[in-house]
Amino acid sequence: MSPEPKKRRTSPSPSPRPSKAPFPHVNAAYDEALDKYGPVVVVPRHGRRDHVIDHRYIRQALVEDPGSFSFEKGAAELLNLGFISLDNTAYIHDIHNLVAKNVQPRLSGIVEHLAPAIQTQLDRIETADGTTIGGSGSNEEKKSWVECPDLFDQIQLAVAQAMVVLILGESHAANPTMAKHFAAVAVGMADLAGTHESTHAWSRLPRLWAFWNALTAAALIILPTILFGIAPALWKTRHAHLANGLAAAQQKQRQGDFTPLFDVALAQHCGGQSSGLAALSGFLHCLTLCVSIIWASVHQTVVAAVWTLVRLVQEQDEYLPAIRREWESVFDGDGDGDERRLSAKKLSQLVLLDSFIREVMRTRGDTLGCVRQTTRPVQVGPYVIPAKAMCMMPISRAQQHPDNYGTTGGVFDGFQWQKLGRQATQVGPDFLTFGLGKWACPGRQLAVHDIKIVLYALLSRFDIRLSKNTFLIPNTINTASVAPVAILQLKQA
Ligand code: HEM
Repeated sequence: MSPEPKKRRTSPSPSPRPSKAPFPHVNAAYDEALDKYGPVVVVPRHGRRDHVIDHRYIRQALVEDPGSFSFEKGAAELLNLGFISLDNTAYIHDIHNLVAKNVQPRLSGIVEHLAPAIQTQLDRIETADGTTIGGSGSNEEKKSWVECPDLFDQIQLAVAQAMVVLILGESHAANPTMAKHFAAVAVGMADLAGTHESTHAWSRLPRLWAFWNALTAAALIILPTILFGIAPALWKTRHAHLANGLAAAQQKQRQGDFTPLFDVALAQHCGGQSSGLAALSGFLHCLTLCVSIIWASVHQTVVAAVWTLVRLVQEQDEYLPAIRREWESVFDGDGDGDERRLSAKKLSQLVLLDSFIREVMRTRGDTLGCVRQTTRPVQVGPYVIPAKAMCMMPISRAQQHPDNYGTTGGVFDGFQWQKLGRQATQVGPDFLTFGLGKWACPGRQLAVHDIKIVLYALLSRFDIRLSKNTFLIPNTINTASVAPVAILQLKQA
């Protein structure tokens, strides 16, 4: 085939560029390869041959031909479960239905239960000297700048706590170790998916590394946490969960209603039994569904929240005053007298913050995503991709290319989406952070609400600054799974 003409690009990532991270120019390298040899380039990665499909053919792969590009098989292969010969289709459909039918349609009830979990967790922040700032206790409040080395962990715990409420319900959220179990599973699953394949020292032996990485993530983190942490607590309370799920199934559900996802799943998969073999197999099925949802939800939301926080702190002179004014007008002006009571309706009105979140996700530099596996040989442009090939989309290219953004694709403009009326959850071939087509993330509305709650919880109570006003991107290939590293300093606002 004839190579496509080479196009000049503006900078693919937000400033500042990482100073020490490996592969700082990875997106430019993919651009160059796709411009020169596209519309498909084959890249040896993770012991596989990944087929990267140019942005001009993304609609074909994600929207127009889902029969040839399987999400289910791609996800199983990504998690190193491809060796299982079982058809994963039904299982993945169960996960999709559980989230798609019970999260977005019940968002207002969910946010009402979930927001206090995040706020409470972030009310008091642990600092480098072991003390806390925030909370109501005046003698431990800090009025001077203090370093907070593990704000990522504290945000992770807050989001994990929110997901405990969503998936298991408030009774389990009262046990603080459950959020830690959720966070551990989320990190383990991210490791299992090969997040560190480009930055681990010995990943140059990709097949051996993939095997060892999968073994250690599964055997040392995921399985023990599920078997000894999450499963026993759920087994003990299964009768109450099933009764709640069955009761909810019999009522006509309204927007404000909230039933934990585990309860809904038990009602669907246990055939009304809470003991016996059918109940046990239904219970195990629901447990694995919950683990998959933990994987899909916690880690990516935390990473996106940290990205947005770091960028907003870095650009605070330009953007934060307007965002704070928007908080005041939405939360104080609603007449309910309690600006800390967040609702889905109020969060949806935060259009400037929404725009900022979208712009951070558009420009943070995600290299590849939207994994699919071909089910048969497929023609893409002049090439034929063989059956069973792993396919990925070049996210950053699609989200910044002149074809989609003219000359301004590499320029960060935090409030442009508010002016254009495009929400952070609105997907398209030019914005793929949440995927596209039939399998676009069914939890994205909740994810964006979670991020808004985290930012409000932190920036309405604390002044935050970045040491040297800079941060490092430790993994330039996996910016959606690895958060930027920053030294954050806080003081009570
Ligand atoms: C910022 C946070 C999040 C990001 C960036 C994100 C991104 C994505 C992406 C890229 C996909 C694959 C789409 C595709 O390949 O076309 C996906 C799928 C999925 N996401 Fe999210 N997600 C986030 C949060 C969440 C949350 C909070 C939930 C659950 C409440 C969730 C549930 C799912 C599920 C179940 C799938 C599987 C696909 C399906 O069932 O249709 N995600 N997500």
